[in-house]
Parts: sequence; structure tokens; C-alpha cells
Amino acid sequence: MMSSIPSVNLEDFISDDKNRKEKFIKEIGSAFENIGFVALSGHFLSDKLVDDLYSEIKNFFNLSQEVKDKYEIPGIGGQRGYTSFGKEHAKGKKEGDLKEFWHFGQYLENNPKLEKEYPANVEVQELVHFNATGKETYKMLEKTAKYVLRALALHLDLEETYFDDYIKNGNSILRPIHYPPIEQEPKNAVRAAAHGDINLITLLMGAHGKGLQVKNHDGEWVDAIAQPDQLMINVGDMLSRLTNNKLKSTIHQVVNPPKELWGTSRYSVPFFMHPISEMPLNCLENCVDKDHPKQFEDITAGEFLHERLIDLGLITK
Ligand SMILES: O=C(O)CCC(=O)C(=O)O
Ligand SMILES: [Fe+2]
Repeated sequence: MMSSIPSVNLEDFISDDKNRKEKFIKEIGSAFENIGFVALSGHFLSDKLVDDLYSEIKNFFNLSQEVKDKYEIPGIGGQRGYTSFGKEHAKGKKEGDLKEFWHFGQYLENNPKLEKEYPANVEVQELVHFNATGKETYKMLEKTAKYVLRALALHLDLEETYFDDYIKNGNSILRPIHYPPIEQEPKNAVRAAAHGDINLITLLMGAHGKGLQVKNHDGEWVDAIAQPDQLMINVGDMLSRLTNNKLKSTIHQVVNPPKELWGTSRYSVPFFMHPISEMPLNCLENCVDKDHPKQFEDITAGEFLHERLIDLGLITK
């Protein structure tokens, strides 16, 4: 039984040392074929950027509800700007999660086609550094994710750059989340109910305290706690579909703290790496054989995302 989350160092992959590179590919490949989660150090976020981001997002969530509500934009399924407390629920659940969040989206340059497709980023007026700090973090996580996907491409016997064109200007989202203090016994609601992520891979900042749990093969919940310099990275449903479930999108949740800690907020910041909407998620040929029959219908990333946003209560049909 695998009871804890394996660790890897991205510097191994980025080094020119063939053995270190291969070691990284093997470690992350086997982690993603088993528990579906890995803790990663050696990424591109500096300590200063991480500290700045946390201070900005705390400032944002501390603004009055009236101010935050200005940034909740109707008609875009919460894809940019603010989503208020209790609005999103896990697929198949009716109680909303005990969280509020913000979305930073892709930063396009000279791309009229995608500028039409993606909602524009929302700019917070009240905070001087919030927008730029979010943008910088987005870029650094996107760069980190690009190298992780290169390693996974090699693990899957694809060209190293297989994902590069699909993720360039992809529909990725950076989501700072605030789970506020809990004031009374929640009826059936948790901070984040059990779910699988929609996207290719998720890079999570802030999994340093207790709260995040991952379901292992035996159906047991395992704590996923990162060291201060580590991001938690997991496989999403899109990558699971593409690989015919060779790489596992593992169910995870954020549980409520014990009563003595109800008074504390949790802040976490997932980066959901999405490709462009045209990317086909059809199972890769080399992941399908007699022992591994094709498990998923052909679908594009855009169609799949649309289906799932309906399931989450963020858009209506
Ligand atoms: O807050 C966390 O640690 C995890 C959040 C999460 O799983 C998600 O937003 O998809
Ligand atoms: Fe998640």
C-alpha cells in the first residue's frame, strides 16, 4: 500500500545529466500511475513571489463583501474574477463547498481568435500589486507545468514537446482560494468535497498544513502535506482520458479542521493547466491494447470543460 505522496525535484529534469533526467521521468511517471499525486521542488516560484502572492490574496479576501461582489461577473461561469462563498459544488453534490475564490486566466498577446473565446482578465482596482503578482505567478506556474508535461510526454513514449503547442495560450486558470473560519457546525458541507480535477495537471501552492486528502487504491484517505518548498501536483481528468487512465486522476478533498481550529482560514492556490480547447482528448493509441480496452469516448478539451462546468453549477445549460 502506498500511504504517502512521493517527492521529486524538477531540477533533475532540467539538468543536462541524462541519468538525473531519466530518474525524474521514472519517479513522476510511477507516482502518476499509482497515487496520481507528487510533491515537487525545484520549480520556478521564488520565495518572494510566493510571499507576495499570499499577502495580496489575503488583502483581497479581506475586502468588504460589497467590494468583492463587484468582481463577480455574470455569464462567464466564474471563469475570471470572483466567485462568492458556497457557489461551487462538487460534481454530484448539492451542498456548496465552504470557499470563495478568484480566477486569473491566460494572458494573450496579439491573438484575436482566442481573445474572442476567453473572457478578459478582471482587474482589482483597490489593490496596487494584486493584478501584477497574479500574472507573474501564473507565468511561473505555467512554465513549471510545461516541463512537467515534457517529462510525462517522454514517460508516455511521445515526443518530448508533444504538449507544447496544445498548452501554448491554453485555457489555464490560477485560482487563489479562501476557506473562511467556520462559525457553526456545517450541515453536510466541507471545505472542498471529494472530486477529481477537470484539467491536464494541477499545481497546488499551499498544501503545507493538514486539510488536503487523497484517496488511495484501498479507498483510504491519505493526508497530502507538502514541504515549504514543494508544490503538490496531480493528474486531472483530461490527462487520465488521454492516457486511457494509465495516469490516474485521483479523487481528493479538503476536510474541515477539528473544532479547536475552526477559527482559522485556509488559503490555497491551485493552477489548473488546461490546453487550448481544440486539443483532442482521444485515448492515445499506445495506451490502448487487448489488456487495456479504450475506456473513454473521443472528446475535445473544450467540449469536456463545458460539460464539467455545468456539473459544478458554474454554468447552466
Ligand atoms: O485547497 C486545496 O488544498 C485543494 C483545492 C482543490 O482540490 C481544488 O480546488 O481543486
Ligand atoms: Fe482539486
